Amino acid sequence: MFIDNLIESIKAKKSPVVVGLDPRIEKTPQFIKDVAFKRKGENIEGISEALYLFNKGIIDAVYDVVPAVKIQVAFYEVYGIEGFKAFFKTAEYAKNLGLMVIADVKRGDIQEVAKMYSKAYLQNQLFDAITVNPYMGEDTIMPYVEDAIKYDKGIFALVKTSNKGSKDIQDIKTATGEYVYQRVAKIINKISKSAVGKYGYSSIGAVVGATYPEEAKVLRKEMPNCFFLVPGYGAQGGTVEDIMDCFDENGLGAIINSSRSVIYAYQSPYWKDVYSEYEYAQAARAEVILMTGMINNGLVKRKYIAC
Ligand SMILES: O=C(O)c1cc(=O)[nH]c(=O)n1[C@@H]1O[C@H](COP(=O)(O)O)[C@@H](O)[C@H]1O
Repeated sequence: MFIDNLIESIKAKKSPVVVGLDPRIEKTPQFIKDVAFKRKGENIEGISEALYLFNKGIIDAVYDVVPAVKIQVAFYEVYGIEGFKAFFKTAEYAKNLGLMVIADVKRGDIQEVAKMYSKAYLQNQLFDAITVNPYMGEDTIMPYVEDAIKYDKGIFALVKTSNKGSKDIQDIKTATGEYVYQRVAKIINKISKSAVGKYGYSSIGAVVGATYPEEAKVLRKEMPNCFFLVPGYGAQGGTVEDIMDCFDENGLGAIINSSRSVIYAYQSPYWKDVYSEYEYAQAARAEVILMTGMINNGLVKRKYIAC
């Protein structure tokens, strides 16, 4: 079952960190671009190759210390077919090294269309889970739920997103006095009961932003079966303290994503004097280990069990 495998991988690696592979060509080290452009030309093919080589370096450096990677499709889709090749090759490379792969595709749409998105990602052996957007209603996410159960996969449904504007719609009060995100949480929590594994968590999880700790605290109680995918840590301002309420006292309940802060750690004020751009992958590893240590310390301080 997806969620049991994820939890076992978190325990084995002693880390709840997910590395976000959201590569930008303008931030890719020159030596990688040189290799890629020489191989494929200074064009879309060369750019896609550079993104893949960049990801490969990161994956090689972190695969033994994190349970999963999250690959945000927009960074590949922007380069068309060649970009998609880099997306799938990255997923394959990560999978072959034992990582769980979350395709961050945030799909929605009417059932007939959702079935096709679901087939594209959840029926593809390269992906263990996807992000979905439930804001079109319960019926629109059922195809993903059915496939998740049938093919042992996972979904993370947007509930309270990390961006500033998430309040515009998600924080509107409904006639019954609850916020819109709480209504969505209720729907996801209800559905999650159909896929609960041996640790009490479901393969139907929720996305809850690190930037909204108060909301996360409420949601942890309202969605007891839902594992949280927590983006917004690091570059968006989320801190260790902010994410603590996403966990339960067993140190489970959440995986924390960080994309820019990890993959571009070599450019950060903290690491830039330690690692050169040639060592970008070692910097990512150092950042992930630091992040894991800080989260585990935070859990211990709360008298929770560390991962
Ligand atoms: O679903 C997501 O992963 C997601 C939801 C959300 O509310 N906020 C959010 O930032 N994300 C994703 O998390 C990643 C955040 O990237 P960094 O800010 O660079 O760590 C991106 O891939 C976003 O698409």
